[in-house]
Amino acid sequence: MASTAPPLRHHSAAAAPPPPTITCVKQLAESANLTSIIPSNYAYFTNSAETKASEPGDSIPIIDLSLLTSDNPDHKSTAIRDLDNACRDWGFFMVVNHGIPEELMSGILEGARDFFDLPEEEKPEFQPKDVLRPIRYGTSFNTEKEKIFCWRDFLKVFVHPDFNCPDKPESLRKLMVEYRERCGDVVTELLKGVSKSLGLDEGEMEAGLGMASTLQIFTANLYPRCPNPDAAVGMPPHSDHGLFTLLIQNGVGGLQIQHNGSWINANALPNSILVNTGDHLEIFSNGKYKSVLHRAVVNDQRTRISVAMANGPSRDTVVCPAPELVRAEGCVPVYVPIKYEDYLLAQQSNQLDGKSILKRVRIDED
Ligand SMILES: O=C(O)CCC(=O)C(=O)O
Ligand SMILES: [Fe+2]
Repeated sequence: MASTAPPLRHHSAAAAPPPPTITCVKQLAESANLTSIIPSNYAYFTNSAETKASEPGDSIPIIDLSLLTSDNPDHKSTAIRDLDNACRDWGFFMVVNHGIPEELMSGILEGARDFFDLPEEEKPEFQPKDVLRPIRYGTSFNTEKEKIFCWRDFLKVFVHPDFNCPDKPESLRKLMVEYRERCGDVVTELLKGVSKSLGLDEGEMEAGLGMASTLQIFTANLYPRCPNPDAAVGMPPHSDHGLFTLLIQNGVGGLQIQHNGSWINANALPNSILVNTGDHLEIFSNGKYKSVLHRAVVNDQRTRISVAMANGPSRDTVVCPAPELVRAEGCVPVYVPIKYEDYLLAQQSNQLDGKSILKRVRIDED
């Protein structure tokens, strides 16, 4: 029998074999020879029970933005109280009556799909290394650091204070300009509400965190159908770096949040925006509003697309627990000051690992 094994080579000290080329998971998922035994470097869960989460019933908090912006003081104070509870007890809520047109949200999701459907040569260069590039197309989260990859491709674009956008698909630019602005408006209102609920002046966060130059990062996530969804993960448990992340999806669920130690399916109300609190809200509020741990699971039925708009302070703002808050509550700051850009770099250059980056700036209270 003829041997198909490659000839043995004499190993000199010089050349290690090149690492296997990393392709996007879309190509992997579409390849004809993919079976339900997915490559071992995508096997994240060892037990199918680990992907399970409970249904939340209707208990996920809902914030009605039209009440938060209302001229009626009773409506407004009810909405601020709801926001306070949602940030304190969940770190997660759905926003309704947010004023972002439904066609704009569906246009953005279609634009994201059109981007991923482009031939590879028309997409920006596949980019694992430079994690703060303003336009970055890649797979997993950080393949430079990970042993097990996520079943996810992504397009990450810095859209504010400087607006960037991939050249193709051409329809995306106009949609992204408008969507980033509308998301910014929602975040402005949420920050006013949170400033009040923390006992600060309404404009305190906006001014103190340099929101005129807020860093907004648009991330489109593609989670192709996966033949073994109980083994792969879309995104492992993590918290987001910014203040608030606004998330929309193409009608296919997959986001799970951790609440009181259990995983809960974050089923979205039609036309709502899912919002999670990020690490910089936790730092600024001195731990009163904890960033929420969340993850994305995958399925074998439908491709999922989500678009997450991360909204942070300006890049050069040094964020620390709000001094007035610390003073008013008679407590000590439990996070060291850190420049937002430095935090972002640390988070993006590592693998996603729960709240490990936040732990580095937390001062242990004992
Ligand atoms: O796709 C999702 O549901 C979650 C995405 C996410 O957590 C992120 O982009 O940070
Ligand atoms: Fe996230």
